[in-house]
Amino acid sequence: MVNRRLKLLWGYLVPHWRLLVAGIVALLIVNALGVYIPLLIRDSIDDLQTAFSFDKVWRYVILILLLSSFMWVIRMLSRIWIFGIGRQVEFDIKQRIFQHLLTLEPSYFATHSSGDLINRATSDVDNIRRLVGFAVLSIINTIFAYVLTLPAMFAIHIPLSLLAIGVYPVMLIAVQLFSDRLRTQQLEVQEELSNISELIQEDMSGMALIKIYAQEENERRAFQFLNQRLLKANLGLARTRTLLFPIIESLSYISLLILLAFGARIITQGVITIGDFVALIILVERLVFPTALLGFTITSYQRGEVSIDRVESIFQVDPKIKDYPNSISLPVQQVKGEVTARNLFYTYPGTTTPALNNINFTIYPGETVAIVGPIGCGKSTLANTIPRLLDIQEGQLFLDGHDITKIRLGDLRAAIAYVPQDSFLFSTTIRNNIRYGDPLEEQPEVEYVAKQAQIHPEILNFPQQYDTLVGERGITLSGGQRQRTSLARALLVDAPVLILDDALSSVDNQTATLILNNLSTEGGKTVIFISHQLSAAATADRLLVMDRGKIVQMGTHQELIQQPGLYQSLWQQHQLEEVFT
Ligand SMILES: Nc1ncnc2c1ncn2[C@@H]1O[C@H](COP(=O)(O)OP(=O)(O)OP(=O)(O)O)[C@@H](O)[C@H]1O
Repeated sequence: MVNRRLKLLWGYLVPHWRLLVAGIVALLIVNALGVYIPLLIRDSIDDLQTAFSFDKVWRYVILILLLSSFMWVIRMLSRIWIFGIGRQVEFDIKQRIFQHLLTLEPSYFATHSSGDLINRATSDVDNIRRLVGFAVLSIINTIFAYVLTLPAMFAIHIPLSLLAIGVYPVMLIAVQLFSDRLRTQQLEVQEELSNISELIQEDMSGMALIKIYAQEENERRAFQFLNQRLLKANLGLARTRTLLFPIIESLSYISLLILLAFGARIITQGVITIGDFVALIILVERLVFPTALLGFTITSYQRGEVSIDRVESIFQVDPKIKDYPNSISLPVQQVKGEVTARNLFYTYPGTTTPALNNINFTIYPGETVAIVGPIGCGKSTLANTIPRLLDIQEGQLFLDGHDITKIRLGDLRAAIAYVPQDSFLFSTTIRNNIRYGDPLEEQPEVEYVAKQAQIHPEILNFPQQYDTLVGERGITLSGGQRQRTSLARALLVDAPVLILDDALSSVDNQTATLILNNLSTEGGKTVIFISHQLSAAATADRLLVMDRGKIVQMGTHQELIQQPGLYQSLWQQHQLEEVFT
């Protein structure tokens, strides 16, 4: 497991090996200088003790200043390079996640919360960035610091050096314990923050409901409760943070005191010089930062490990709906638009009752077919199978006689324009929403389809007409306007097969019928539309009547109202409703 994660980590780093090598060399130089400068100070002290002159003092001062400045520049570069790798890796992983998510089928997103996916693509990737930036820098730096500093210290006096760094393991453990606590408390703060923002978001969108039910006081109390929890979590985090740094400082003073206590005696015995002693103090101090950092690194490594698993588990999900190895190409110009189902079954994963149960039909090119039936009978499921939004078995659905699972997905979807039940619009202009399927289409084409969808006159009344922004920072469209904009978007791609899944439910009967009449008379498209509006459905060339996953009747409106059966009773019910409304 650990090996696998290290391999993955290495895999993230490999594309940026040049930066990594540059960073490692820079850290080596920094640490070598970090050891050399104290030794230079030692030599200067000892030298000045034997023969003092201001000339010499200046020479040493200038040399040390130059070396320190050079070290500072190289240290900056090492940080820029190594933290830069972290940022690059963050960029790469985010690209890969988004690219991979685009290959997955809609059902994946129905079963995975978007909040969780966003968290993985942000917080978890952030943890990995820290791991490859901060942790790599800290580990390499700590190794170099100890490997170069310890021999220099031991060369001066081994027992005194060991005594001075004796408290460092305690420092390491303290930092690790604290950073563990810091991590838990940070998570708590994040959780409380997201709880509170969820409540604000929900209350802002449900404000009308709060007022109608006079729940302001309850909502205020709910907010206060969450706000108090956030305050508590924030205070806890602040306490841990303020405690940790004095502890590190005290431990480093203890090591200094040990040096002073034992060092003074050794100097008087003539075992080491004053210069040696000063160098030892500086060298011991040099190890404080890398040691403390190592403690943080261990925690950030643990956190990064969990994040690597969470991110990699996204990549392990294979797209279920993809091109078969020998899939055929079917250019859209060649598609006539005949859709055939032969013994089509579909059962949703995790359920036992088939949502589609032995469906058989042929819809001919240019035909307009309405699919009607009670709520939950399988109409949308059937509509979703045709463009392969659901993973159906081969040999059950055909477009122009070709098994749809064998047609290249890109070709299949280019041949089918689909307007789903939920008419989703992007937060951009109306024009861009309409030409989403072909962003280069010109205004006359956009207007043409808007007219076909009976939305053009309303768009002209919007503040910036086709340039009006929709959604978050733009205007809010009515349900019917959204549906007709989505329809215009589907019409623009000019596919031979058009599927409307209850896509005109918020449009009045008269307009819906007008739109459908236009569609069936123009262009020879095959139109399959699902509708609860029976008066609109009645205008179709043929109707498929569904009940509990099966097609129970098929025929023209005139034929079906003559036959006793589901359609006749639905129609009678519809007529009664018409009389009473
Ligand atoms: N993702 C899913 N997972 C499991 N079952 C589902 C899923 N989507 C739909 N179903 C079930 O499949 C059946 C058919 O649903 P479908 O949405 O196709 O019905 P519908 O006829 O389009 O309904 P409506 O008229 O309300 O739109 C229903 O029993 C529904 O509960």
